[in-house]
Amino acid sequence: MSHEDSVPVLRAEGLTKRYGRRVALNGVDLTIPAGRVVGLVGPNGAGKSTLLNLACGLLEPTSGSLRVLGSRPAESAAHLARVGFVAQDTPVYPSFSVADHLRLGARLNPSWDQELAERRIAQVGLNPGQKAGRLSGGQRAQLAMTIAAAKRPELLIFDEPAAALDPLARRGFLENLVEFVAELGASAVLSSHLLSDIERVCDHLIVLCAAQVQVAGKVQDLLAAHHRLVAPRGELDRLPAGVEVVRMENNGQYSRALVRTDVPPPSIPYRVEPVTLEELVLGYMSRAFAAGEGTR
Ligand SMILES: Nc1ncnc2c1ncn2[C@@H]1O[C@H](COP(=O)(O)OP(=O)(O)OP(=O)(O)O)[C@@H](O)[C@H]1O
Repeated sequence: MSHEDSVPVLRAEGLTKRYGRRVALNGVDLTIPAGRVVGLVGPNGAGKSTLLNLACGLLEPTSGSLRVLGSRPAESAAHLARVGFVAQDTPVYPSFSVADHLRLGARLNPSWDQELAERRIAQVGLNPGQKAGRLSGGQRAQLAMTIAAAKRPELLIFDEPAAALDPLARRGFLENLVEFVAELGASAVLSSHLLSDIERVCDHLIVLCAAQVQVAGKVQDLLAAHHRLVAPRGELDRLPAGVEVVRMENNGQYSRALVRTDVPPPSIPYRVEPVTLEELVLGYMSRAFAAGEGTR
């Protein structure tokens, strides 16, 4: 069975989460197929942590449904063991040593892989005797990732895993992450503000903004379906059916549009250029902000 036919790692239908009067997620419909490394991007306050915390069972939805690996999140101890989570601040026990963390992991997780944990601790140069409270932010992130992965989960969830790391450490961390996911045969979802990181390691993208998913899909398919059109000002005001304008900018004598066409746009008599992932993400974010302004 291919990953495409397997149970989705996450399926949300009409998923809504409110904190009092604040709506963090508003009727989100989303399916994440198995076998992907998924980048979850969006501005501050978009609802990313809320979505990831719901997926781990740390929060309950206000309404709608959410299935993770086919079950309700954290439905049972067995289900918890299938999901590894690294929270935003990569929490560790400061007075426990690195080795204590591994011992604790082994006690708490039936499928714990001590060989993998020790190999990785050595690989990233962590001293097993070091107290976790004395580790740098980057070392803490590596320890938290090791613990999550040594559970041998089917799904790894990371909330801004590399935020505290310098660019070199971040690169190493993300490379490790991808190797790990491949070694475990797992799926991964990671949120990040750093599009270059997402671009480097993710093959699936979700743009969350204004409490809703703006666009989601395989990175390769999204890049193939989006184009930049450039034409004399006003010429892009009426485009053929099937061409969806995500964002339009009028600049002097020219108009530029970020468009989505699920078929190639051969009949468009304008300059058609490929787009970068950054342009695509910013295009959808700007559209969501403009829509929010319009309803205010
Ligand atoms: N415990 C809480 N109580 C009240 N409001 C909350 C709580 N947690 C989050 N929110 C609000 O819900 C919205 C979504 O927050 P969330 O932390 O999910 O966003 P995010 O995309 O992860 O943001 P960031 O990129 O800044 O981490 C925000 O408006 C936030 O203020």
